[in-house]
Amino acid sequence: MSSITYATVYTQGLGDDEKSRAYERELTRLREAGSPRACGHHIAGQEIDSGPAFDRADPSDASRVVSRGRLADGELVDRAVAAAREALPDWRRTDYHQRAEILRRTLQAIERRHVELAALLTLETGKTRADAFAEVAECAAIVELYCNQVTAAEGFVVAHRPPSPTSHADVVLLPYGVFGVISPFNFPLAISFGMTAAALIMGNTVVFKPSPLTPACGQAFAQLFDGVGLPTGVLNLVQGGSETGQALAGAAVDGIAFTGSADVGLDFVARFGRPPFVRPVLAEMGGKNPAIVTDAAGDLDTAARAVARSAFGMSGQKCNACSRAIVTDGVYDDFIERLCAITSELVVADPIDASAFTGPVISDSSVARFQESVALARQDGRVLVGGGSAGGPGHFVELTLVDRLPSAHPLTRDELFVPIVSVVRAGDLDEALAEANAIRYGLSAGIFSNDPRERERFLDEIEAGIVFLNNPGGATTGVWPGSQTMSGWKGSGSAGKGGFGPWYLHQFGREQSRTVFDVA
Ligand SMILES: NC(=O)c1ccc[n+]([C@@H]2O[C@H](COP(=O)([O-])OP(=O)(O)OC[C@H]3O[C@@H](n4cnc5c(N)ncnc54)[C@H](O)[C@@H]3O)[C@@H](O)[C@H]2O)c1
Ligand SMILES: N[C@@H](CCC=O)C(=O)O
Repeated sequence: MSSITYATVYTQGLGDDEKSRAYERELTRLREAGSPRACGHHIAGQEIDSGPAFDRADPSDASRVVSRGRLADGELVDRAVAAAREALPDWRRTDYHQRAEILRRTLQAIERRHVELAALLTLETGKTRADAFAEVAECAAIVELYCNQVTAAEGFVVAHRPPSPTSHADVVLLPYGVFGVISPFNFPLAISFGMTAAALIMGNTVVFKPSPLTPACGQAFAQLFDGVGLPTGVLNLVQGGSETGQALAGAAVDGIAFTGSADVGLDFVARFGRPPFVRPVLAEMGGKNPAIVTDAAGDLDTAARAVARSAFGMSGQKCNACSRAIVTDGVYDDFIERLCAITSELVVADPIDASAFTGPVISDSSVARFQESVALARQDGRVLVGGGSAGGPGHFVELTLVDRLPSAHPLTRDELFVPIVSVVRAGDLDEALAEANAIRYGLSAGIFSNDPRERERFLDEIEAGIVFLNNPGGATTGVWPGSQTMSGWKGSGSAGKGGFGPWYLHQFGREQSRTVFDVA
């Protein structure tokens, strides 16, 4: 399979012509299928097609309906949770080696279906082929990582000092029970895989709900577990939107793994903290990620290219996309000039076109948010590049740079999730760091500086869970399982420990201290 990662996706591209052609054929086949893909629920091993239908259009051509999901109501969600509950006793007692072996079998399905999966990702999200193949490769990397982690930790059993010569003491991590897993639209395979694989390998059972913007990707993800030996009811799928998500959070689940926007995630945290007892919510949320460029940056071209790659890859729809460039006085004008030039060269197009650097945004509501933000930027600041529609029958918008906004302007504080970067001038590193940290979020951040003291200060003072120094592939992006972790601080994460990290799996288990005294 492709060795592309998010660190190489914008530096090397896909670099495989044969794979590219196969992808184009598959995407064309999916687009010309004639009827939308039917995306129902999967509960206790059965396909269920009940509930009102909802349509998902191709973001590259909004007139083309590509998938049709079914909305699960509270009753269906309860059925899925009951199925997961019934499957729990056997699954939680299954030896961790066997759980890992079962999960590892999905690798064959990922390999076999990788071209189809990449095309499906483009079909529903509009991401480019390079981004799509990288996401499929990430799924495999996640399975390997979590299986290796649980094996290396010997199933999370830690021997402790016995209190007496005739006793034994262990501390073990045991599954909580049934986890609701709720995914966002932007990485519908990899993020779903990350949360689900972690829950399952730790012995929990799962009810998974994909985004209503990606019902077919959600279905394809669940199908990767077909035939791998996962017992019936261990993984269940319900389709739907926020109401289905609310029903899942309101059902008899023991925990929630959520990735999405901060308001939704924080609401889950509040809800699961209420009596009679606290239940875990692992919420990975949004970002407003800064890249600081200082007078000591050196190669400004590299810094400008890295900011553009990070900001505009997937049209700004990555949680850790750079959406603020904070630039110190001495290099401001020079940096802006280069960033404008590089941004103007990037091609926004239907991903069937191999020259597309990025595709459409996900929906018409994203286009509306883009237009409102541009209007505000024109009113309160300056639009340097872009600001308009990028044409075509889909949700194509121009890659946009704005500056001269007043201090603490909402466009420099709120997550927009569209391709708009605000550039902010700072007098020095003190000011740059204060500006970088003046947000509710703390997901990722980058700096371009060749001054070791500046770099040390950045590492010491920046409030973010993922940091990069001089990252050419994407100032604040490029997280890959095994190389970085997805830890969000402040409003970007509920746990302070992120996906792929050495302490992530622990969160899907609760500790039990076991002391056994021998009978004389
Ligand atoms: N930190 C991370 O690792 C990470 C990764 C990817 C995306 N994100 C964040 O996700 C967001 C983009 O994804 P999105 O637009 O799909 O997010 P979203 O919050 O709108 O939706 C995420 C999921 O929650 C469901 N949902 C939405 N509102 C709900 C409600 N009121 N009650 C219950 N469920 C609800 C959706 O149907 C979807 O399945 C951005 O904020 C982005 O930064 C974070
Ligand atoms: N893993 C991705 C970001 C995921 C968030 O949406 C990257 O770093 O490129």
